[in-house]
Amino acid sequence: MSNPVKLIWKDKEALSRAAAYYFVEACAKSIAASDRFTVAFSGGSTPKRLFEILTTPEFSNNIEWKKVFIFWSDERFVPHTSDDSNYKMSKLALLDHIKIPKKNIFATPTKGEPAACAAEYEAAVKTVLGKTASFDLTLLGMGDDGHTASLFPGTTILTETKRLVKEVWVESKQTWRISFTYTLINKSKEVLLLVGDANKYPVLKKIFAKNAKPVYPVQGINPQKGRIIWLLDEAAVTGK
Ligand SMILES: O=C1O[C@H](COP(=O)(O)O)[C@@H](O)[C@H](O)[C@H]1O
Repeated sequence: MSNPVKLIWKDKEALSRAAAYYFVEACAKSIAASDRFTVAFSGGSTPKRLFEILTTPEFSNNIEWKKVFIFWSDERFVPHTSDDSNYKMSKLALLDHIKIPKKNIFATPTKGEPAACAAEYEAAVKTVLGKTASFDLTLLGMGDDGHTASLFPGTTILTETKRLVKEVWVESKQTWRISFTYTLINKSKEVLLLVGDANKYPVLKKIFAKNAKPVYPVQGINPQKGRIIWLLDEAAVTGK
């Protein structure tokens, strides 16, 4: 990882507010430059609070939602109505509360075969983003095993170089997932990694150590032309 920016916040609430300010800024910058904002959401517990904060007038009134185009950097292979669905979490926390055209929301398909759904989602990414396939902003989290998106340790997707989106069998969870690959994530103009909670400390300690060895999937996030910003809370960096 090349010189990432690391910002440490008191707790998850402060981290989430910082992410919301960052979201508004990135959105305004992209709309000024290209008249739209393409963003990939992540799942997990950390972004939920960010999504809730984005619905408040303080933030929502400063976002031109009709110019925002939303994808998901990973999804569990479950129906969109399942409590495990990253789409459902985002819908309940954010999408149901904002005025965004339905055509701007690109939920990951999860009906049928995982491989066909991944190919369909990759085609949607290419259609909306064009040749560059470069998101304006990619939001990511990190699991306590060092996974990010659904790039889990020991999975075949880690060595995928041609595809932008791929299905992946996650043995540790006994489930299929659909995930952006490194190739797609690392084309992003900005990557925001939101990591809160003490259970992330053992992995963070290792990856930010001097001469850290590349062991965890999250260490492969390295946007070629973009910037990576870690938003961390004190619990994640101290373990307390
Ligand atoms: O399974 C997942 O977990 C990671 C990390 O989530 P968190 O709850 O520890 O913040 C998340 O980034 C990913 O999108 C999700 O599918």
